[in-house]
Amino acid sequence: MGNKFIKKETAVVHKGYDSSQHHDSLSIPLYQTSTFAFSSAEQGERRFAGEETGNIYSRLGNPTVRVVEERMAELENGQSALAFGSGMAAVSAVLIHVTKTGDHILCSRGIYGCTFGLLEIMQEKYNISHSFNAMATEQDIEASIRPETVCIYVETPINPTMEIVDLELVGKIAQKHGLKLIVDNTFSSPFLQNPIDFGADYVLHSATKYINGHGDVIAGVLIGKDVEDMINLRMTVQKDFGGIISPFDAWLLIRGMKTLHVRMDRHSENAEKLVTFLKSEPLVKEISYPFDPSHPQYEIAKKQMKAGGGLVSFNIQGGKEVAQYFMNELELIKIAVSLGDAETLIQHPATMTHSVIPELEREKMGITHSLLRLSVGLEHVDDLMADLKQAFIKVETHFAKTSM
Ligand code: MET
Repeated sequence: MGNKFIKKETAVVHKGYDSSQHHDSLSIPLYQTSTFAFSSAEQGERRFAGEETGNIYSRLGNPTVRVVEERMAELENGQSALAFGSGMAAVSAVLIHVTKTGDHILCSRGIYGCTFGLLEIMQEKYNISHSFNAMATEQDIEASIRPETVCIYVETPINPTMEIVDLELVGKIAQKHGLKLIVDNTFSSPFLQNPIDFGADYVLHSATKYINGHGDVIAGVLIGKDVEDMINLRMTVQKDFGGIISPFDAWLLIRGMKTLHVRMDRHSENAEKLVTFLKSEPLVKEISYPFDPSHPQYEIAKKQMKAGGGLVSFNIQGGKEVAQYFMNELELIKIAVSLGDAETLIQHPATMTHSVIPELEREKMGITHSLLRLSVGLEHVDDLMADLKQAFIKVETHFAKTSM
């Protein structure tokens, strides 16, 4: 059956690797090398000239890295993928690739803090502007498209509010206006959502999160649907800006990815149970989880996602002081930015992941000081509930004394 697989669960374990070509090693070898020795000067010349395929130098490609790229392209229904040294390296590479001075980028109303920072740099240094749109209706989106708009950039679910962008709607509009659609699919992983199926031209991931899943790698992946375009990207922006992944980190990603589908099932299952628990908590105001019927875009989420994933956001009664007190009282759940790990993590976006965004902008995105983001891990859900419960009780007791 070679390397043709019907199911992605099989491809993520086997694709792009033939053990008979590697001394029968079951585990994919780590090519921890910066460069590759040519058999002759002429061979080196031919490889640089593109007349012969083969390895040259790890910034231009590496066999261990290539396995990650092949597997990610398959999982996202793309044609080609490039691995990077961080999610932000993938974001910056694709935005630099599709824009030039004077262009405009139309973004979803909420985006990750460092993506916001990158857009500010692009504006200041290269006169590449951006604006935000709630992406709710066709008229509203079309009203924000300018003559100089070249691409639509969205996250869905949006970090950290868990708002959903209707990919079918945005995909249709992008196509109608000849705009590239770029989707940050980090929160869903390719096992829950495939934006290329809805018309996206590029999908990217902070592979630091679910793709790796073990909290020990910083990495990014960009998937495209046009092979020639991706070769061009590899040989220009990726090669010359140089934001590549290390072979060792790629090797760790391969190891993590093998269980991605299994982990996503458990993350989603645990998150759904925690949402039910959080609803019964008097200190919790609003909960945002895509697969909960109370979510404003529940129907859209059901249309484009296979499950709700592991991220849950909620507002706690009171502001920053209560939110921080609550986090400090957690015993099992770690206070940390990042997500998608085996460990359950909590963070306060207004002062952490999204703190670089000016307060007014942040509030327009729905990121208030009472908002907490929970990345539900793989522990037994009863232990997670018990930890949250005891922290809520401590908040109640403490603030009852100081009349909350
Ligand atoms: C440097 S803040 C960190 C990162 C990560 N992208 C998150 O949303 O948690």
